[in-house]
Amino acid sequence: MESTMSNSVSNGVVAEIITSDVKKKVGLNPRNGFVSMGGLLNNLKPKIVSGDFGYILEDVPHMSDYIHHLPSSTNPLQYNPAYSVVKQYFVDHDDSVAEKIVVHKNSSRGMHFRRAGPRQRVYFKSDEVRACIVTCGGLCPGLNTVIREIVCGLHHMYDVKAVLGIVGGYRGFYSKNTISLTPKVVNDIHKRGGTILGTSRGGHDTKKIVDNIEDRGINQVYIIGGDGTQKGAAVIFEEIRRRGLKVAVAGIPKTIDNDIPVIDKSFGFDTAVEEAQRAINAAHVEATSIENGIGLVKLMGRNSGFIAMYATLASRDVDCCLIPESPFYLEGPGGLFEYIEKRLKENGHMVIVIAEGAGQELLSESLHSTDQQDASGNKLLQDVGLWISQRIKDHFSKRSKMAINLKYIDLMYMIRAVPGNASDNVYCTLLAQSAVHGAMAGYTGFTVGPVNGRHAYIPFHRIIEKQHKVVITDRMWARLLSSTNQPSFLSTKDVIEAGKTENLLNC
Ligand SMILES: Nc1ncnc2c1ncn2[C@@H]1O[C@H](COP(=O)(O)OP(=O)(O)OP(=O)(O)O)[C@@H](O)[C@H]1O
Ligand SMILES: O=P(O)(O)OC[C@H]1O[C@](O)(CO)[C@@H](O)[C@@H]1O
Ligand SMILES: [Mg+2]
Repeated sequence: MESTMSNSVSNGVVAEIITSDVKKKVGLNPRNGFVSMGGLLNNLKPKIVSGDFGYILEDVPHMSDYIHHLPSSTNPLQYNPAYSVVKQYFVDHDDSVAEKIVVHKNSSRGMHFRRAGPRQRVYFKSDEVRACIVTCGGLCPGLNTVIREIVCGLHHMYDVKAVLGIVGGYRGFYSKNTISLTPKVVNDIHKRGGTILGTSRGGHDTKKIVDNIEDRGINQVYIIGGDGTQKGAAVIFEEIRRRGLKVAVAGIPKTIDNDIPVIDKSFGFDTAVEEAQRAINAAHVEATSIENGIGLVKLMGRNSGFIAMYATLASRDVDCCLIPESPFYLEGPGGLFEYIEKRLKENGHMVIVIAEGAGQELLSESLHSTDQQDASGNKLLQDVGLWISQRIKDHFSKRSKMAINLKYIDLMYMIRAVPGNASDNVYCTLLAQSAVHGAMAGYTGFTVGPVNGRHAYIPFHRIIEKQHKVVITDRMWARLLSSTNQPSFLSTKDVIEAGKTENLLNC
């Protein structure tokens, strides 16, 4: 077994010798050591530090990696009356968060990320900071809370006064005026849904964005958005590093679908699940009030069915949950129609929850398949809710003698336009503060997020290399199946395939 060596570790500067074994383990191209992102090789060379018993730290970049003799100063937080009393307020330079916490007696210590939080030394003077915040991609409950807490965190913890809001997503950097964000301006915004800055898809022009960052004298960039946004943030960071600018780039992961890997869950997800309960309840009331009533609720979830799965588990009124990860079929033994008939005969009603990305392969078979994309290149999905409603109605009117009453509730946008709930608001505060502490401490090219309950700084490439999906051979999906009693719709071949995917995801 080859070993790894870290030559020096000081102030986040790591010179590393990484063997091909470790390169493979951390997802690098074994020949050149570069990160492989979506088939593209880029120049992001991960900072790997190894320790005893198979300990690996996948560190995040620091501005001092490419700007030499970068001055630092004592963290002003230690003079802040609110924080100065906290014992061990500063995070130890060596603190890290384990990626996997279920281990065996003889297993190696495995992969770790740098623990988030305030550091003893900062690399920006308060009056030198000119920060900006941008929100990109779809809406998500809690966006305004993150904006609020970045502004207030910078202001109250680090006495930073200059914070700009970039309007309308990435393209706003070069096509719109900025707005000035102060604690007063953002005071109430967490009570509102959406984002006060506006958002957009597409329009990511790296050169124009970084030119604009330079022209405006911005030196901290806070980027809130999903997987696409974090890919955009990674290339902005690379360009900034290429130009040698003293600019920290921090990503805050946002996705209502909970499809971002590594982190425990994304903000807004809990609120969305809670919001879905009201619609599932309405569907249940409708279904139980009429003979052979079927309540069908469509929820968001383009490639990942977490919202549908958790909303189903939370509600207990759902008889069938259909998600993108679990293929299903309509006709014949073991199919959806047979199950609906059985359920209606048993209970006289049923509730179906469907994620927007479920059954897309069935839709393309029966409808004219379109390959349309949104401005960011995401595939535009056909409306599976309308389609399946019609198929169920057709089936029961033509082929079965059972008269059904189907009510379709399309909840898509209802669950994401609301403000964050209490727990999401607290979560958003931690994310925002972690991002602020990281940027002030000179870290850059990172995303913040909880890993096994502890907030960590995660290199961009780990967030964007794959999507987090429901694993249908996992215990959570089994819990769902046993709660709804729906058929798994899986053949042995499907189970083997799902197992292979899971192994790939875990390796
Ligand atoms: N590979 C990429 N490189 C650079 N920019 C990208 C990339 N992918 C997406 N972006 C940019 O990121 C922004 C948001 O992307 P997208 O619309 O896919 O939403 P998202 O961040 O994935 O959020 P969500 O999917 O949760 O709505 C867009 O402005 C888009 O141009
Ligand atoms: O906002 P748009 O462009 O309609 O996109 C909707 C998509 O955004 C998401 O909410 C992700 O942010 C998906 O669940 C959904 O498919
Ligand atoms: Mg996305």
